[in-house]
Amino acid sequence: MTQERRHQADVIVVGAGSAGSVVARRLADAGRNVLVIEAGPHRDEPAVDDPARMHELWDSPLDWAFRTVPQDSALDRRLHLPRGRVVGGSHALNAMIWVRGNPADYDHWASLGNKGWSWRDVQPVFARLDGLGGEAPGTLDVLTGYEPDPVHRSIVEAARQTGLPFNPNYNGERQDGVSFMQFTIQDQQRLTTARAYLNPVVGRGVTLVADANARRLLLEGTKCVGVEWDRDGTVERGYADEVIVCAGAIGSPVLLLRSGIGAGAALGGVEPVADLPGVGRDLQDHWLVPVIASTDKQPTFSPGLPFTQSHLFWRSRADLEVPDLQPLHFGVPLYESWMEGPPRGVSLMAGLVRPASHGEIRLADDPSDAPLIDPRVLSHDADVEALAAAVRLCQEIVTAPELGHTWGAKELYPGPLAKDTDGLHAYIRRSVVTYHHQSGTCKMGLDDDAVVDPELRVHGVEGLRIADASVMPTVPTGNTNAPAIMIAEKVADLLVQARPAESA
Ligand SMILES: Cc1cc2nc3c(=O)[nH]c(=O)nc-3n(C[C@H](O)[C@H](O)[C@H](O)COP(=O)(O)OP(=O)(O)OC[C@H]3O[C@@H](n4cnc5c(N)ncnc54)[C@H](O)[C@@H]3O)c2cc1C
Repeated sequence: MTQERRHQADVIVVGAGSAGSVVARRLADAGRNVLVIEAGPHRDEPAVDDPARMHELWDSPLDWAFRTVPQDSALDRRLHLPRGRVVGGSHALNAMIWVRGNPADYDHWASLGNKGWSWRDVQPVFARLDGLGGEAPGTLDVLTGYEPDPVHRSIVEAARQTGLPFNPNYNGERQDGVSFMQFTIQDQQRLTTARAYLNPVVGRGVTLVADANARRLLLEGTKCVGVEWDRDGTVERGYADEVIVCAGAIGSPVLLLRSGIGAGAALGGVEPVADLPGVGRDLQDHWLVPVIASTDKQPTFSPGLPFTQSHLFWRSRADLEVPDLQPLHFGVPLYESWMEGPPRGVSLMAGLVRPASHGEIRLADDPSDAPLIDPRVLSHDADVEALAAAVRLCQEIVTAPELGHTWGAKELYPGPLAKDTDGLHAYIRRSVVTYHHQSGTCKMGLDDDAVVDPELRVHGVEGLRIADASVMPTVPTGNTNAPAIMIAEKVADLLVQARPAESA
């Protein structure tokens, strides 16, 4: 038998991940009474804190561990899409790399009618939150200027030997070139927005309800009045003037669809409330293909740093205006399940960050089952071509003199599998994996597929906004954590401007 408990707040935030933690903090600072609903637990986890233990968290209880539907263009493989299910969200199990994106990304968003989202508009928001290049520190400490481990110094030197320029700051004027990464790490520990923003206000303006899985939004006609969730087998409800959904690029569209907001046909029998065909459509992601070399020396790693410390931005074709490739480099071999090799080595993950292939998320026949996630990876031949250029570039780097002389690097994969173009394309389809940057499933805009307007209000539904990676109209050129956090800062600004602090 279910009992019902009711909660009341000014604002309910669904999801205490990268974005939700920021929204909750900013609203609490403005004097609002905020209720945060998070499906995962709120507890200390040594594997979360330690930047070198990220891979242990995948397929753990802190991972939603989504799987795609079989991917036609990738040998029918079902790809693992890890997502954080814990206070901290995906920031609690990500690689902590801090990338603002390319100014052209945001100017493109603005050109689609999204007033207030050009680079000129968002650059000060980034500066406020990360403090990079400014005089005041940001709310999030971003680690720069650390001593990279020797294997990463060699990878960067090898990249330079292939002709790539060294870029000391890819978050500065230009992204292009090979760089040491900037990280959200503080005192050798992962720094999530939950830690930096949310934890200090829990119990002081914010009520955090953890282990609470939001089942649906509560709607009266087309007005959102609250949220219903499960906790320990009990159904609870919260009511508020406004609900901000920050459940991420998979969780947010799924919650809307389960609440009857979406295209009628996608609702799997759920009573329709608002006909918004874009919910779950336009799923975008970035993609990686491994280039692995064995080494004859064991790389050593400093405590408090991850195994990846360097990456590069480059172009698959000289005529591109913006980089479309972002390989990232690990000082360990990351073998796929069908590969074998020695335990010592390096992986250069050839990365595509401006994909042409887009997919979608739908409800299963039973809407409470895991959603059907179809990114349609490599469905566009242009993505295979671009990844082929990225693999060739990474092969040049692992065979450059520095890695050979200093580490005895010998290419293992793709190695002979990519001796010609057909072989390389087959290798890409066999080994492509996510770069973890799902976005675009509740996109911001004014067209028929847009789900939220430029103030992140859901079209046609009152009292409901979305603020997370799902609203990105196009996936940025680079990792998506910083952009998701910037989006959260922007929505908080909008909400606070609309109703200034009661205490002011
Ligand atoms: C393995 C991995 C590595 C990555 N590496 C990097 C990196 O190094 N740098 C980078 O910039 N980006 C990286 N990313 C991407 C980045 O972490 C995400 O883009 C970012 O965290 C998205 O933030 P978000 O707020 O949209 O979603 P999330 O941070 O995922 O937050 C969503 C929250 O909502 C909760 N939730 C979902 N559904 C419900 C529900 N029904 N009820 C209650 N709560 C719910 C989730 O549990 C979660 O806590 C990585 C991601 C992963 C998974």
